Amino acid sequence: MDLVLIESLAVDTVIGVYDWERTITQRLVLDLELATDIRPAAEHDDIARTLDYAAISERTQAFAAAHDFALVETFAERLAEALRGEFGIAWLRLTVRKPGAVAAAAAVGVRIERGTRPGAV
Ligand SMILES: Nc1nc2c(c(=O)[nH]1)N=C([C@H](O)[C@@H](O)CO)CN2
Repeated sequence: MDLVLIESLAVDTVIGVYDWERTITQRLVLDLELATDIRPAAEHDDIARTLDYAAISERTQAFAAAHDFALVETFAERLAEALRGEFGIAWLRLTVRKPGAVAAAAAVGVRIERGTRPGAV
């Protein structure tokens, strides 16, 4: 299985369960692993035959700016659903980190996998 990668993508959004968090924008840091077969794109040297990491990054930042969830779980689930639908992604792994949310931790967050891994039985 081939992967297109987006690592440490910074996005700004309203996120959090506490009252003070509903009035500010905070940064989340995302890692995405997106399953695709890269061979057609490589064979034809054609961006149209692969997952465009620039377009997906831009869409992810726009999604973050447009939403104000309480939980990082909801952010992850809804973003995964949107990206899979819009870009036809068969399988993805998404890590959402919220740096600074727990002072003693470098970051906290969630990791989800959605869809069917190509080649899985
Ligand atoms: N599993 C989760 N735990 C917590 C979340 C969350 O989104 N998922 N959020 C918070 C607060 O918003 C926290 O990030 C504020 O510092 C607490 N726990």
